[in-house]
Amino acid sequence: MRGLRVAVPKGAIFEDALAALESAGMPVGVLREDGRRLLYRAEGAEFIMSRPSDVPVFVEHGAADIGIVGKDVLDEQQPNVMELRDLGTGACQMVLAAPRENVEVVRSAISHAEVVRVGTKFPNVARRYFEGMGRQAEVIELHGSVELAPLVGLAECIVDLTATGTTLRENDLVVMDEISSSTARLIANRGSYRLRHPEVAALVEAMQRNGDRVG
Ligand SMILES: Nc1ncnc2c1ncn2[C@@H]1O[C@H](COP(=O)(O)OP(=O)(O)OP(=O)(O)O)[C@@H](O)[C@H]1O
Ligand SMILES: O=P(O)(O)OC[C@H]1O[C@H](OP(=O)(O)OP(=O)(O)O)[C@H](O)[C@@H]1O
Repeated sequence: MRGLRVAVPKGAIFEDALAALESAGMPVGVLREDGRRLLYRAEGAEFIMSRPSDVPVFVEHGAADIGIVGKDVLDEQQPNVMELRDLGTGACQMVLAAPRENVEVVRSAISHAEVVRVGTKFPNVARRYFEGMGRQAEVIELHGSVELAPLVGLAECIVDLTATGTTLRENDLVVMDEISSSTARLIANRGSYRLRHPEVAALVEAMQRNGDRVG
């Protein structure tokens, strides 16, 4: 039987994901090599390098047994996977934000139940947030640089992630509301969790024992 196949997110949480896997004794060294390989086979494990938002897709379909992904992505996609562990890393907040000079206009539009345009990479989260307030939004889906939307008249506000606050600040946007918090999570395919339980459980236990990080 092949080793567990792990979906590793490229990008912001890549290094923390490697540290968590390494803390559980997984041979992730090969992933630190430069290059364009996307599938690595190591002793007792396989790794796929995935776009962060595709990690739940690989895991839900069983193309990967486990994966690491931000809670924000799980909130958006609500995939049918097991969430095994909060790794505590990759902390960020999902917020409603708007240009400093438009905050009151946007607030007033929302309170008067006017339809506001919201730019976001998280259309389901944004829709649920507005519905939760009994309000409607026209959700405009983007795939990056979401902060641009209200600066160029594509939307009045955004629903996006913030961590240090630098991107909001440098684009003169301010937080109007905090929607949720996110950290990286270890997820598993439901079938793999059952059929390969000893391996998956040992991995989770090792992460727990070693505090998700090496050193
Ligand atoms: N500035 C940040 N600081 C800390 N964690 C972040 C930050 N931005 C995003 N994250 C976390 O890291 C995850 C991956 O973010 P990243 O920016 O690497 O993905 P992405 O390139 O937007 O992904 P995709 O292209 O698949 O949508 C996010 O889902 C979130 O959980
Ligand atoms: O508060 P900060 O520390 O500035 O981080 C927040 C930024 O990080 C993420 O963007 P990312 O780097 O993924 O770029 P993107 O615009 O392509 O999504 C997020 O979408 C914000 O734009």
